[in-house]
Amino acid sequence: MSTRVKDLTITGVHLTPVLVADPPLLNTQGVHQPYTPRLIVQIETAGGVTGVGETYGDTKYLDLARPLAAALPGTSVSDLNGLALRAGQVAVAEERVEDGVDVGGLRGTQTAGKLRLSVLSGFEVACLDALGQTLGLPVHALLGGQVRERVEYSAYLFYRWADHPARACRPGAAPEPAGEPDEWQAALDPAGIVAQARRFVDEYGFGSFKLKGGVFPPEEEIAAVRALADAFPGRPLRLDPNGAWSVETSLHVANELRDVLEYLEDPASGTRAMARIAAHAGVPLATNMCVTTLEEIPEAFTSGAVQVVLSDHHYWGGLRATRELAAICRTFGVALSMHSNTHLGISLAAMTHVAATVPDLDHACDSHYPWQTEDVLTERLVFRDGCVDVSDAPGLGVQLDHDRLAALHERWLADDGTLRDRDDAAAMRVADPEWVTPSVPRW
Ligand SMILES: O=C([O-])[C@@H](O)[C@@H](O)[C@H](O)[C@@H](O)C(=O)[O-]
Ligand SMILES: [Mg+2]
Repeated sequence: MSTRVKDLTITGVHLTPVLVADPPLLNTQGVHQPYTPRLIVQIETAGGVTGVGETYGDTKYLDLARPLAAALPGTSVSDLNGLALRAGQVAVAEERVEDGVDVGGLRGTQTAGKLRLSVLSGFEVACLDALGQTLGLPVHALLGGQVRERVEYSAYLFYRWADHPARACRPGAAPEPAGEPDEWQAALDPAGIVAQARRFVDEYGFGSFKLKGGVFPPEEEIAAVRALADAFPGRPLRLDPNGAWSVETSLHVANELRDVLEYLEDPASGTRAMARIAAHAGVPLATNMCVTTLEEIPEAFTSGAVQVVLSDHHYWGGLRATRELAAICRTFGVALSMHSNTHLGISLAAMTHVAATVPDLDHACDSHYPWQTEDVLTERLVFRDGCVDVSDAPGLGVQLDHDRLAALHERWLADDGTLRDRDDAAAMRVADPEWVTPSVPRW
């Protein structure tokens, strides 16, 4: 290999925001929009390779990604520590850091640090992909090597409508069907959830189930989990209302479902409430809401608020940071699993590489990927027996489909701004004009 081919110097960074079809999945804040924003990052090197990464694509992330992209030419894709320092220096406008729950990610209060880490994650993955392609090594090898050949995922069940509510494209115009139709039915009761789970098993082979809760009164969601337990005896089950319940309600649900739950995920909002629940629940508590940064760890771990942390490289600043999180969890005897938000195949590949390197990833990971009918890859990643095989191809082992990427970018360009920032409450108002984001505890 000539020196030039091995040249790791970054010569260009391309940011492509896209809008990706998303089904009408319900959560406690509202419903998914017909299209959701993602950002595709491409990093080119002087050696002629292009690495790809993916992260959140809302405006607040784009605002940070652009200056970071501009700062990288001339640096090396191997300088990941320098990349993190540069990302940490990007200015965040004050209005971007509201003192509220991050609607797009349900990850607790939004901070400048969280925004920067999410942007960093997409760039770090792109650098690792480029580095791996240059060296002829898979990303898992750059992280120290795989300890498993496949990574297990769980079926991520959602209450959902069959279709997005029709929208009026212009004021006064007749409402038109919104979004891309998919082949899933509505699921709004225990029978619908069991049917959805059965299809996930038949098509993907998943062995465990997570139900996104906080949508209906707790008794209905208890009934849905009971129905899953009856239909799939002995399979691990999880319920996640995204912090919608009070301590009392959470303890009631834990009491009702203790015998069938693998863990209860973010039953209530805030570390203190979680600690009060954990003390009496008799079932492990998991979180992707009260432990999402290093600063949140000491209180949560020392108060026993969580027994399982749901890692997410988009939250923690990339794949290497995910491994650091794993080491901290190991130190405190806290288990690790993996959270997911709406994402495409680049992120699923990244999740699979890092998950392959963490020895004590004790639970099947979450992934929204089966809900995404669109992707920017030439070949979709495949679940077999609920698992994704760990790729040994150089880098992430994925190929961008440039035509698909251009088409999804065109959709983003054509949008008037309505859908460029994920807003589940606004999407819900299309069906229910009176809807406001419920305050917590909701029940
Ligand atoms: O996509 C959703 O509606 C989820 O509720 C997502 O936003 C959460 O971040 C996530 O899946 C979770 O586990 O909390
Ligand atoms: Mg969650």
